[in-house]
Amino acid sequence: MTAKKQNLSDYDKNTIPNAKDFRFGIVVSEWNNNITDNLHKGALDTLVGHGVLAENIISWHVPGSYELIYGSKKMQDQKVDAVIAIGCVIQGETKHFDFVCEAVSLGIKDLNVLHDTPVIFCVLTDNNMQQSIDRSGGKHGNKGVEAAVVAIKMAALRQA
Ligand SMILES: Nc1c(NC[C@H](O)[C@H](O)[C@H](O)CO)[nH]c(=O)[nH]c1=O
Ligand SMILES: CC(=O)[C@@H](O)COP(=O)(O)O
Repeated sequence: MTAKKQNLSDYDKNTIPNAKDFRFGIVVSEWNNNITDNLHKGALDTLVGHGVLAENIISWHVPGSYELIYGSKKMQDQKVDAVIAIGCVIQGETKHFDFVCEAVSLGIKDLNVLHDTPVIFCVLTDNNMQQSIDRSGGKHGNKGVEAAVVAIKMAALRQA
């Protein structure tokens, strides 16, 4: 029997630090914006729900997930406590999917190594649009919610 899939929007709200004094940057890819807009909303609603002031959330859009790397690097100049990188990469006919996904995951990993601001990997890497729908507010929850929770926790850890 396969393990029950963890819903991306499920978490213990009692384990989340108060985030009212934190500033967050969110960089959102415009590719598959029917998906990334929902991820963005999930992240925004979760941050505000945990006390983050709307004026302390900076959102930028970039053309595609590959540009999340540069956008997240530049966002760090805004003196934020954490950055959330939001994208949706869907397999096409060619190997381009593989190169984009690897580049973005390694690029964001590099930002976490080279700089002192956590960058949260909120990038769907799916086989088809239905999988992305299911993970951006569908039956498997919203990865933007998960990413916002991670961002709050990592911002708190950064201050420890
Ligand atoms: N096919 C997808 C892309 N491709 C575009 C790249 O991210 C990048 O913008 C381009 O290669 C220019 O540098 N991006 C996504 O976010 N999602 C896709 O499915
Ligand atoms: C991830 C991509 O860049 C991909 O969706 C582009 O589609 P294709 O591989 O058919 O060119």
